[in-house]
Amino acid sequence: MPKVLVSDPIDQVGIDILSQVAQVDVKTDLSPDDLIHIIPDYDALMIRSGTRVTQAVIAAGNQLKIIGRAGVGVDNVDVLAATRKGIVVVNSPEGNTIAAAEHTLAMMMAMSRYIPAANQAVKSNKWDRKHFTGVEVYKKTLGIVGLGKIGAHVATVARAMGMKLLAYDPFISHERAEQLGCRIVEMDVLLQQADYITLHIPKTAETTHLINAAAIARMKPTARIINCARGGIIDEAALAEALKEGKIAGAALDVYEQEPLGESPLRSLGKEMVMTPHLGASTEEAQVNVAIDVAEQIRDVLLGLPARSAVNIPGLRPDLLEQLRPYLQLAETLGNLVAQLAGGRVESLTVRLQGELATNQSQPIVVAALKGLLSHALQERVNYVNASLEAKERGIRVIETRDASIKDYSGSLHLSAKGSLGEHSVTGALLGDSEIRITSVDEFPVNVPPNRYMLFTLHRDMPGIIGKIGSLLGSFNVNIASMQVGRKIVRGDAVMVLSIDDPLPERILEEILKVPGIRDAYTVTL
Ligand SMILES: NC(=O)C1=CN([C@@H]2O[C@H](COP(=O)(O)OP(=O)(O)OC[C@H]3O[C@@H](n4cnc5c(N)ncnc54)[C@H](O)[C@@H]3O)[C@@H](O)[C@H]2O)C=CC1
Ligand SMILES: O=C(O)CCC(=O)C(=O)O
Repeated sequence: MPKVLVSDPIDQVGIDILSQVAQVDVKTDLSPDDLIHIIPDYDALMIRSGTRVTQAVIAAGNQLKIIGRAGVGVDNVDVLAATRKGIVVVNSPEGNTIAAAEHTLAMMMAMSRYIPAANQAVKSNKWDRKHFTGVEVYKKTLGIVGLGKIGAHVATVARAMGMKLLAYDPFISHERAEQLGCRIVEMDVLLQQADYITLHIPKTAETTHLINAAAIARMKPTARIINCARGGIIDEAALAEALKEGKIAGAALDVYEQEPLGESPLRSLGKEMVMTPHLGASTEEAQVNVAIDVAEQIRDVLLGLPARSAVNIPGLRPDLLEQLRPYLQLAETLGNLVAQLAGGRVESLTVRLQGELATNQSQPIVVAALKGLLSHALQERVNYVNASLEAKERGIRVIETRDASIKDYSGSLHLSAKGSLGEHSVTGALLGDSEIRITSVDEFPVNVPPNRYMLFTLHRDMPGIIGKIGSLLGSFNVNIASMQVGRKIVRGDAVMVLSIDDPLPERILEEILKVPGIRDAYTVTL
């Protein structure tokens, strides 16, 4: 019988499901060393946010087939290490949406009426009414950063409470925002106009310290901020300082840069600071939802069936998956690339299967392209199962075409996306069985393998321009791994594709665009 380790508190309903097919050991409060020591015995691991599944845990888990996260965020799992080792990682993308949204709304109200401090005062035998005069949320402006599942539910309820709604989410269509009664604005406008700001975004390199001293300085002195998403999106030191100096009126936090929260200047703040210990998902209902959702997937995978909400592999039939795997990887890479060329707010994606590929089942390839397209915005939350739904909810129109008459390579894939930076297209093919090649960019022929860091330019084909770009990158200490130019006619328009060894400094684009002959330039991270 397979063995499942449950290393965080999980609702009994999940344990019951797992017990149908496995021996289940519940061992919470394991130290990292204890976990590494016992993990070699287990086929599956079920966790919440308390257990850190590091590379070392994964390396030790020689029998591990699946890691189930009873919740949304998988930032406590080294997904890359698991993927490399062929371990499926599953989560519950929707099981705690309502719980987290309701916690956010509860935090907003508690902060507005000083409920935690007033409660504490009454319990300490004080009857102080003057000190706790609060503010109403009615007719106030709520700025929602991240209009995904939780942000959308917060919007729906806040609208019913008479709040005006602004949203910042570069990956959501204006149409979807309108349906929710939100006006999409730039982050700076949201910071300046909102009375309340609530964060519902993943923690990524881009969102880390999104709310820092500079952002806080843009906010109204009466503004209040809520973070029930992830610790580290707010710079806690800057927030504590701002609250102490009265630069903003309040904050409510459920998540922290370090959990459990250690020594922190936030602890000594007064009634304006409301804190909970990562309770967003802690409702009876959500815990039942996520336990069922994840336990069922672990059971299925242990029985050799696909998982419905895998974070790191497609939920397809294994034989089909094996056959399509290189093309899925191609589609995902091209989707990710074209999304970055087209800019954040993609309105439409056209997927064209060409040559021999046109005879294949197209749906998984389209899904893989969408997964790549959305991966920049949604990170590991987008998977092969939810990619189409996520695209639909974002108002992205998907057009699927085939052209068997195009005979380049042994089949190729052409993606074209329309976004905030206009319409852009890429083509790719497989060299041999699985080596990916980008074979055109904006219809200019090239032949380059994808690279983690890339730079694309559209320019006028003229003497000296390549040298100028090379020298410019050199002056920024940027090392070029390879460079290729694609053109249709001599001295006409052309594209340059550079593979770079390190991330490009942000201001380099401005400098590149100043080079005579350069029309456009894009940095891409794959
Ligand atoms: N406190 C708690 O216990 C819980 C916290 N969470 C956290 O809440 C957050 C939101 O979860 P969901 O709504 O389920 O996720 P979601 O994936 O449905 O929505 C996230 C949204 O953020 C947007 N986004 C991504 N990068 C952005 C950026 N740089 N700027 C603005 N918007 C950006 C995406 O387009 C997407 O619409 C996650 O961080 C999740 O881990 C979720 C459940 C419970
Ligand atoms: O398991 C928990 O209580 C945390 C939930 C959470 O943060 C998430 O689902 O992302």
